[in-house]
Amino acid sequence: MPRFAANISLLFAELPYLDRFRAAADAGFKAVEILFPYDIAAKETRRALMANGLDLVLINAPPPNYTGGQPGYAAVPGGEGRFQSDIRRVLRYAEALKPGLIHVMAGYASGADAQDCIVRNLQWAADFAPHQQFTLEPLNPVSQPGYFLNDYDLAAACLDRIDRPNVGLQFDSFHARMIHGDAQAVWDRLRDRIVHIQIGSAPDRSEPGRDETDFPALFAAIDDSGYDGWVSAEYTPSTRRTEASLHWMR
Ligand SMILES: O=C(O)C(=O)[C@H](O)CO
Ligand SMILES: [Mg+2]
Repeated sequence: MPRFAANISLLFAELPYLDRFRAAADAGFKAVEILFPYDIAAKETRRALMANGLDLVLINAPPPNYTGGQPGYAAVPGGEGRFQSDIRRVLRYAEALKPGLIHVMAGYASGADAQDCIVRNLQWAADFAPHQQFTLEPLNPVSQPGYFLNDYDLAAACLDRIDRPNVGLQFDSFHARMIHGDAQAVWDRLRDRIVHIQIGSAPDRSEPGRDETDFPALFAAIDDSGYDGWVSAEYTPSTRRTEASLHWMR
């Protein structure tokens, strides 16, 4: 079985933020990811990670997309200054929290200018922080209408042009199924570029096992491929308590 991590921005959300770390550890997770850790001092998050023996897999670069504003600026022409200050900010958090990965969000944009922009911006970030691994993730257009990276093949084309070893693809079975209909086919096609995996069922982004994706087969393919990163549960449990949604892990 792959190594599973809990995205505690969505899992254990029935608990206050600092209590989710213990709940994840008690449920058997050895690592967590946090979408936007910026509302709380990094030292508080660090203490909670250490107290519960948890690795931090991933954080997103700011700005938080739950405010209704731009979900990132990487592909937004004219937003380069803001992009660079957001990257500097996430790197300050990364210094304290040591996440394995930073997910950089593209923002609302379209067209050739936006693609040129995301290529330049990610090359800048990759060269500015050569020891940090960054990811790009396509988000499906139902959940994020207008988001630039809305297709896995578009993301692969951008990664070809960015051409940096520390920028890779974040595969999410929920978005892959929403966008392309078959999450396993996306995994099979793009496996060589994938540096991080997230899982959930479409269309309601609930726990694995509630759509037609054959998760045991996907987990077997992940194991067979030699992927040695984390597989993060990033879903909204269909159950009142997160623990009751974790049958897919066992
Ligand atoms: O929406 C997703 O799937 C993500 O992983 C993003 O990081 C959301 O911010
Ligand atoms: Mg995701």
